[in-house]
This record gives sequence, C-alpha cells and structure tokens, in this order.
Amino acid sequence: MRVQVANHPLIAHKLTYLRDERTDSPTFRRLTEELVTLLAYEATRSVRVEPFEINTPVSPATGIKLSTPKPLVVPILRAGLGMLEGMVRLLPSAEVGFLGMQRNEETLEAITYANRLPDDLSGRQCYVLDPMLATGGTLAMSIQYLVDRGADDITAVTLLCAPEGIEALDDQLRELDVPVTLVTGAIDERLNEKGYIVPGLGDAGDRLYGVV
Ligand SMILES: O=P(O)(O)OC[C@H]1O[C@H](OP(=O)(O)OP(=O)(O)O)[C@H](O)[C@@H]1O
Ligand SMILES: O=c1cc[nH]c(=O)[nH]1
Ligand SMILES: [Mg+2]
Repeated sequence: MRVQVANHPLIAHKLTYLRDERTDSPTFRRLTEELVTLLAYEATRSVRVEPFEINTPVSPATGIKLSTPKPLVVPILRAGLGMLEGMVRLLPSAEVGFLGMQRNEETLEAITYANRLPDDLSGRQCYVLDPMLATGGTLAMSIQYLVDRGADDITAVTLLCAPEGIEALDDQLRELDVPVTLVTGAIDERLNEKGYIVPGLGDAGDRLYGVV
C-alpha cells in the first residue's frame, strides 16, 4: 500500500482545531469538509484524463478532461458522510456508492449494515472516504467489498491514522494483491486500549452527528 501523508501547514492547522474537544459539531463538519477538499487535491493526482479539443477565443487548443467511466466515491457511513461534499466538490461528475459500517465497541470488529455499490467496478477509479483508520478493520472490509466487485484502482482518504492500523491494513491488502493508495492528513502516535487513536479526535461520527 502506498501511504501519502499530506504535509501542509493549512492541513495541520485545520486538524488542530478539529482535534480540539471544544470544537462544536457545526464547526467540526465545516473543518472536515475543508480538510477533505485539500486532501482530495492530493488523492486525485492520478485521476484518469483524456485529451479534449477546445477553441479558446484566440486559437484551437488541446486540453484534458476526466475520462469515463466516471470515478466512484464511497463514503463509509456514518463518519465518512461528513467527507462526501468536500470530495465531490472537486469531482462533481463522480458517482457515489455507500457502505454503512459500525465497529463493535468491545471486539473492535466492523459489521456492515448498509451496502449500495454498483455491481461492476472493473476499470473504475474508486475513492473510499472514512476520517479514521484505527485498527484498520473497517477500511479492510470496505476495500474487500470493492475488490469483490472487480475494483483494481482504489484510493482511501482519511483524516487520521494509527500506525498499527496502517500496518494491519497493509498485511491484509498484500493477500488481496490489489494496489491501494492511502492519503491521510496525519499519522498519529498509537491506539489506546479501547481502540481509539491517540491523540486523535475522539469518535468522529459522534462529533459530526452526535451520540446516537
Ligand atoms: O479502523 P477501525 O478500528 O475499524 O475504526 C475506524 C472506524 O470507526 C469509526 O466508525 P464507527 O464504527 O464509530 O461508526 P460511525 O461512523 O457510525 O460513528 C470510523 O469512522 C471508522 O469507520
Ligand atoms: O479514534 C477513533 C477510532 C475509531 N473511530 C473513531 O471515530 N475514532
Ligand atoms: Mg463512531
């Protein structure tokens, strides 16, 4: 797995406010959207394009446009939903699939409660959105769903990662034999005994949408 940490002072600045426990939900949602727009710039660096002929007011010119099939963006509910607007702002023609997954707080294993993806993902560039990569279980399972439908070009976009989760995900992906790129805002210190990222930002879903 190729791991790319988007080192940029604006990202570090916004992440700091996002982490702060005093940041309220509306601000947390706005910061998440802004961060994703910055990360999406990195994550889409290899988006597929094709030549496109136009006329400027001065002369003909050859530019580029996004290729078809359109990219697929897959937010992992709930928390990944907070990243969707920021991503499709940069990729307005993308289609959107959904995966609803929740981690069991005791076993830390993810279960899937919603799944709406196109049947055939061969030849599609897929962007999976989830703010937190903790143990890596949720992202590993999501990537497995995409690979089962033929995806072979997957980029995961996260705000924060734990080193343990990156290592575990990398191990699992080696078995799948599919190239995956991970673009993240930061790699934190570690996981705590409850599977939370340290220093992290707490429960991203709760901070976006409240404790339900
Ligand atoms: O890497 P992992 O150990 O699998 O943990 C990360 C997952 O945990 C959080 O979701 P959560 O289960 O809290 O669901 P939510 O988005 O509905 O809050 C987060 O958004 C990831 O999906
Ligand atoms: O720190 C963590 C770990 C998993 N899920 C979260 O929302 N936060
Ligand atoms: Mg949560």
